Amino acid sequence: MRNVACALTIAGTDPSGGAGIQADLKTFQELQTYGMSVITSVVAQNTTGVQDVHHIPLSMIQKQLDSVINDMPIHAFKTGMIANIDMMEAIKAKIKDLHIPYVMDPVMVAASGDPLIATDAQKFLREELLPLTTIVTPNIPEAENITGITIQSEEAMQEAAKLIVHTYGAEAALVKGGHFTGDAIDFLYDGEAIHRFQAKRIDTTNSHGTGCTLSAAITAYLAQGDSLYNAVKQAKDYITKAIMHSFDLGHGSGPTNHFAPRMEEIKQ
Ligand SMILES: Nc1ncnc2c1ncn2[C@@H]1O[C@H](COP(=O)(O)OP(=O)(O)OP(=O)(O)O)[C@@H](O)[C@H]1O
Ligand SMILES: Cc1ncc(CO)c(N)n1
Repeated sequence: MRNVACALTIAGTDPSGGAGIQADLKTFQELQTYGMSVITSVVAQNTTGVQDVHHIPLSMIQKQLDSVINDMPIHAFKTGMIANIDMMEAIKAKIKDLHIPYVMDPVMVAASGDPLIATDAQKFLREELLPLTTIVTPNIPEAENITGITIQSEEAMQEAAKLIVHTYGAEAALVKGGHFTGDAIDFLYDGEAIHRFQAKRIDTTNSHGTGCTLSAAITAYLAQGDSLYNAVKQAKDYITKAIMHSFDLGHGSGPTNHFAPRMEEIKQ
């Protein structure tokens, strides 16, 4: 029996603590999962946008991966920002034989609109990394980018989720409706059925790192041995509460609140 669930995130950083590696580790910790991280890029960013990016040398990304993989148990992992094809190739080589749940947040553009990965890397991500994933969690623009279809309805979200599974070989796709108006509706397609997750839209501009947090929560639940459906269901609940109780910090889109689910439990 596992004495602790262990999860790894491979992603970029956010010194303001709302997105990237920092959001992932906070989420793992909050969900009682032992968190580990491999940093791909150090990003100077905050709630207002991205100020600069420094890519970690390839050999150092490879060594970080070796350090973790050769020593630690990993029950599930996620990838976030992987800035270019060279990094993607190196990461692919290290993860392809892990045979544990792989959650991909196909990060392309920050919530502020700043690009986080090279344009030619999008093709590599689609064709080489997507087939390895247990679940990929695109927002609407990312789902449009991957599938080439325009998404303006719930039907189109479902069609995109199916295309991502059947055309690109992801095991499952969660197309997130955070960028729509109305309720926050996400669709999961697991190769067999479409599942709909609906939450009331919270009236807030504090959306910095919501995608990172949701995918990290899915990873934590999968590391704990939950089924894919249960992992997504609980992660949706987690992100909804974290947005509901988000912090008005910084001068732009504030961060979500990782203590919120626990605070609610305590109050009940
Ligand atoms: N205002 C909101 N109220 C409730 N839920 C929301 C809201 N905004 C986003 N969500 C939910 O948050 C999760 C993340 O979705 P979103 O589309 O914001 O991801 P993203 O764009 O990848 O995030 P990021 O800002 O990190 O790039 C989804 O479950 C989505 O439905
Ligand atoms: C490092 C990083 N990954 C992902 C996002 C998307 O929210 C971000 N802003 N920064």
